[in-house]
Amino acid sequence: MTGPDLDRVDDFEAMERDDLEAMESVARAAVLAAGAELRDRYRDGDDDAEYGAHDVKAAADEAAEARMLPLVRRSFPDHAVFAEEAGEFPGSEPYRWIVDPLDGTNDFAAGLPTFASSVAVLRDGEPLLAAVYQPATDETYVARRDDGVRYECEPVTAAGDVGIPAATVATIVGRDVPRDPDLARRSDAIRGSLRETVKRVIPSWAPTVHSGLFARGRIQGIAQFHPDEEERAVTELFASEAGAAIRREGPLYVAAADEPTLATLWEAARVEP
Ligand SMILES: O=P(O)(O)OC[C@H]1O[C@](O)(COP(=O)(O)O)[C@@H](O)[C@@H]1O
Ligand SMILES: [Mg+2]
Repeated sequence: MTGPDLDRVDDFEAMERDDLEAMESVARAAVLAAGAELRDRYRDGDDDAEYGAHDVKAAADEAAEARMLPLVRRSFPDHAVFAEEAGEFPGSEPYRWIVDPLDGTNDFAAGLPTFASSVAVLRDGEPLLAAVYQPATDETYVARRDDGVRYECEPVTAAGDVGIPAATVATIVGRDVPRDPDLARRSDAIRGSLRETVKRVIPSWAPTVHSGLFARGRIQGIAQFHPDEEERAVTELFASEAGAAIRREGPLYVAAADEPTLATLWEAARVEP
């Protein structure tokens, strides 16, 4: 079999497409495999979790990662991987996988169904592909750069015109934020200011779940402050591929369904304590 002729742009693009198809299949399979583990444990009432100074870790985190990580490593041994439990695996390609077996560990441990397995793939540091599976509700999202977001295999967008007084916004902060008094004050100020602006603010403990709701127009905004890497790639790819209006300044990132909504949310979120 002859390989693609890389001097020909068409061949090169076809090869990239094929790679992407393969990566999407593996990303989907990985989140579904982890999700099956989480669903079984959730239904069994698994509440085995340790609350440390820096994090909560459920037994489910490790068990779910053990189902998904080998799939990724075996399929793309040359790609770099960061897995929330196992850590860093270096690679020689421009691709980096971010594997979060259980986004929403606190929710899972509390018996709330708001949790997901997620995978993001970056190329040269930029989000390229993301897959999210919510086991409790059996819902799947996939986003690809320049190719939109699909929810249950159908394209979706962040469009929606409920208006600011009826809007719901999810706030996302990284795990350092509550543990750093200055960052905590600022994030409290952001939430407080948004609360005075829109109908409802959801402090997200499962950012990929709320990013999915935003990407299909069910909630109207996302305000992200100092996010963790695992969730940031998914949130930002979902928002841009869902056609959202976006603004960023330093550690603050706000996405809304349209420009007028964004202007109002941005004004509220850039508050200083
Ligand atoms: O208090 P903890 O355990 O660090 O959890 C807070 C973290 O939980 C999250 O909501 C989700 O993180 P997980 O993927 O670890 O569940 C993060 O956004 C947040 O930083
Ligand atoms: Mg997470």
